[in-house]
Amino acid sequence: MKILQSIHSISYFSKLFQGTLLKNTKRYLSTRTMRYIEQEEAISIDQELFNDYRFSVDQLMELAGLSCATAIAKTYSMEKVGNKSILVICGPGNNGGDGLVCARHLKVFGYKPVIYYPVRTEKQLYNNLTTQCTNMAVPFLQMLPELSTVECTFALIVDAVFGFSFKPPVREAFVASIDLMKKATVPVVSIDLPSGWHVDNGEPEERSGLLPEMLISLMCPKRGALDFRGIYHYLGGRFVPAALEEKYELNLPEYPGTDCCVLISCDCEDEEHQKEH
Ligand SMILES: NC(=O)C1=CN([C@@H]2O[C@H](COP(=O)(O)OP(=O)(O)OC[C@H]3O[C@@H](n4cnc5c(N)ncnc54)[C@H](O)[C@@H]3O)[C@@H](O)[C@H]2O)[C@H](O)CC1
Ligand SMILES: [K+]
Repeated sequence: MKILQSIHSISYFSKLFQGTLLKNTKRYLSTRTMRYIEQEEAISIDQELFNDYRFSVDQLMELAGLSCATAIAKTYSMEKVGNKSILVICGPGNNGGDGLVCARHLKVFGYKPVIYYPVRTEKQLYNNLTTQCTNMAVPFLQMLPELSTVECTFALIVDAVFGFSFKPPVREAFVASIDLMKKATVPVVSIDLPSGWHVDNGEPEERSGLLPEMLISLMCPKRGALDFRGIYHYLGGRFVPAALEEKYELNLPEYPGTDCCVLISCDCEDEEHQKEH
């Protein structure tokens, strides 16, 4: 009983101290205590960026998607990926939009992205992004590939299904995509949050959630990301104005030089990866 209680308090304190506590082999590469924000705060920062700062969605999405492609390229070199393709699964909202932008940049970097985008939202922004991908020879799959095809064709899956506006439970149209990512043995890279996780409470209770190897938090990590148990946790979306960072007490880590992403924790022995990024 006592052991159980101490396990509970360790986990309680590890959540309390967030990024500052050293857990297992995980190395927190930033000395600042970053804040993991709640869904409501994420939505409210987003609104300030659009309404007060007059950013357009296209602008922020471009920066977000570029930072995702960059973090992926830093972690999974062309050498590691070899001749295989990268499957990008896109959802109906802006998280899906980030996936489309990320796929386009991966193509520019020399990778072979392939997109599965089952539910398309009729908006000029998404139409433009899909046209750009089509014209840049990034193929769209009509059907979700079988697990066996995924295992032999793809080196990675990019999870761009849901981000900070997700409300459980997952609706029918996306169940198969999320199941595929759960079952696949190829690494999954989640954009902003693992899809299907509660934005504030993280991995579903029954621990049947998606377990990505890499997570790229955008703007700042969301509370649910405290449950992330994969290897690489990056921060991207370097567009938060200093005044907003201060107002929401985000305590973002320093980005190296002009980089658009930063590795905030790494649960690996790969000293070189940690030093380089
Ligand atoms: N300021 C920023 O950090 C920016 C982040 N970006 C990315 O945008 C997403 C948030 O985008 P949003 O469109 O608000 O929401 P989502 O993509 O998470 O999803 C909305 C979409 O999903 C549908 N939906 C919600 N719950 C369910 C469910 N249970 N089942 C099925 N479908 C569901 C909903 O109806 C909508 O259609 C953020 O995470 C970042 O990735 C921007 O790119 C730039 C600014
Ligand atoms: K996601």
